Amino acid sequence: MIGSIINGKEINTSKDSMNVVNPYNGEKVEEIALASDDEFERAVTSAFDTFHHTMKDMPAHQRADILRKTADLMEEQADDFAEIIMKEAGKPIFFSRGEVQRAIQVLRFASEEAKHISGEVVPMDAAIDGDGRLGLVKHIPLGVVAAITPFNFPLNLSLHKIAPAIAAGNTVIFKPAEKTPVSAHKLAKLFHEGGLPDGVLNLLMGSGEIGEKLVTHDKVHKISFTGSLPVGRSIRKSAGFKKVTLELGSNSPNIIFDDSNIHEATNMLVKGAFAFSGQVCISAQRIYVQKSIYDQFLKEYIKATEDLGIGDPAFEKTDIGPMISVEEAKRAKQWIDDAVENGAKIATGGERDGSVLKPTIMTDVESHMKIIADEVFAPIVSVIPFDTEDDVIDYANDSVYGLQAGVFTKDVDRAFRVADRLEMGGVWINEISTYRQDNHPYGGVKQSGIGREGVKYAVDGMTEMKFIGVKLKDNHDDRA
Ligand SMILES: NC(=O)c1ccc[n+]([C@@H]2O[C@H](COP(=O)([O-])OP(=O)(O)OC[C@H]3O[C@@H](n4cnc5c(N)ncnc54)[C@H](O)[C@@H]3O)[C@@H](O)[C@H]2O)c1
Ligand SMILES: O=C[C@H](O)CS(=O)(=O)O
Repeated sequence: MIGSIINGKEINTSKDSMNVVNPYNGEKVEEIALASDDEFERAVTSAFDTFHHTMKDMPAHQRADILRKTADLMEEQADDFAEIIMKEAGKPIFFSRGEVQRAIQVLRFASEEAKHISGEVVPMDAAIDGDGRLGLVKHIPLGVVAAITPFNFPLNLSLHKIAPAIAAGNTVIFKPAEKTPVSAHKLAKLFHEGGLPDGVLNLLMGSGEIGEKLVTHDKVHKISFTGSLPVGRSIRKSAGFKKVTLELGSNSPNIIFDDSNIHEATNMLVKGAFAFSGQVCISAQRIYVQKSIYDQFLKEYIKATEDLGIGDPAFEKTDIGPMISVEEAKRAKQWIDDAVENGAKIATGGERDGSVLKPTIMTDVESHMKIIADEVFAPIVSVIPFDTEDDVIDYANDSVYGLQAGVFTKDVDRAFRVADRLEMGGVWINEISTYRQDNHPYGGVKQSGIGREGVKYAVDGMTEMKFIGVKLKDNHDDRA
C-alpha cells in the first residue's frame, strides 16, 4: 500500500483505501491509502510553513539544481515510470514512454527558467514629478500552489504545474487523479531523491473532495487545475480571490483544404484522433474536409484507421488500448448510438469490448449532436464536408471550446488568414491540433480555460509582481 506524502513522510496506513486497477484487464496495480481530514490539514500547514521558513529564501541556483537532478533521476528510471503509466492509465507502452520523455524535458525547461525569473526597472521620470525616484518590479512567488491533475497524462501534466511552481519558489500540494496516483507517488519520491526539502511538495491521495477543500482553503494561494469543464467551472466559482489557472476540455477542429497533401494529412489525423483512445484534450474531434477531396480523404482515412493495432497496452505494437474505464467506454458508445438514432452514420468502428472502444469515424453528423458539440474524449471522430473558407471558419468557431486547431493547406496567405480567424488558444498550420510541445504557450479561450502553461508561461503564472519604489532625493515640491 502507498499513500500521501506529507512533509517528506509517507502515510501508508489508513482506514480508507482504494485499489488502482489496469483498465485493460482489471488487474490490481496498487492499493492507495486515502488522506484523512487531519492529513489534509497537515499537508496544507506543511506547505504553508515550508514556504515561509524555507522556500521563500531558496536561491534560484538551488531550485534549478533540484529540478535538473530530478530530471536526471527520471531519465535513469524512465522505463519504470512508463510501465506504471501503461498499467494505471492503460496507455499503450510506446506512448507511455513518449510521455516520460516529455516529462524529463519539462523538468529541464523548468530548471533553466528558474534562473531567468527577472524583473524590470520602471522609467519613473516619465511621470510629472517622477524624477529622482527609482521604480523596480520584482516577480515573487505566490506561496502555496494546489496542483490538481487529470488521468490522461498523469506524469507530464502534473509536472507542467509542479516544476514551474518550484522553479518560481512556491511550495505545492499535489492532488493527482484518483485513477492514476501511482506515477504521482513515484514522482513525489523522485523529487525528494533529487534534493527537494521536506514540505515543498506534499502529495494528497483522494477524490475530488480533497480538490474542493483545497480550492477554498485560505492558506492556499493558487489553484492550478487541469481537467474537465464542469469541475473547472465549479473551481472558478469557489476560488474567490485565489489565482486560478484552468486547462479544460475541447472538441478540436482540423480543417483540410483541397490543396493540401491528403496522404500526409490522413496519416497525421489517424494519430490525431485516436492516440490514447482520443483521451487527449486537443484530440482531433471534428475534421472538416473541402468537398472536392472529401470522398478521397474519407476512403484513405477509413483504410488507415482500420490498420491500427488494437489490444493490450503492454504490447509494443498496440496503437489503441482501453479507455480509462468500462463506464467511460459505455458512455462513449452511447454517444455514438444517440448520433446514429438522429441520422449519423458509422463509417468504421462503433463496437465496444469492455473498456476498449474501436476507433470510430462518423459521417452525416449535425452540429447539435453530442459527438460534435461536447467534448467526446474517446476514439470517435467526425468527418464533415465544407464548401468555402468562410463556411468552415463558422463551423469551427461554433463551439463553447477554443483550445487548439489544425489547418492543412499549401496556400500561405490562406493559412495565416484562417489561423487569425479561428477562436483558439493555439493554431497549427500543416500539423494536427493534437500536437503540443512543452515550451510554447498552451491554453484555451472561451470555456477551454484561463491562463497558459508551457513552462516559461506557467512560471509567469506562478509569480506575482511586487513594486518597490525609492525616493532618491527630495527634488520636488511635496505640495504637488
Ligand atoms: N486543457 C488541458 O490542458 C487538458 C489536459 C488534459 C486533460 N484535460 C481535460 O481533463 C478531462 C479529463 O480528465 P479527468 O476525467 O481526470 O478530469 P476531472 O475533471 O474529472 O478530474 C480532474 C481532477 O480534478 C479533481 N476533482 C474532481 N472534482 C473536483 C472538484 N469539485 N474540485 C476540485 N477538484 C476536483 C479530480 O479528482 C482530478 O484530480 C477532459 O475534460 C480533458 O479535456 C484538459
Ligand atoms: O490532454 C491534453 C494534454 O494537454 C495533451 S498534452 O499532454 O499536452 O500533449
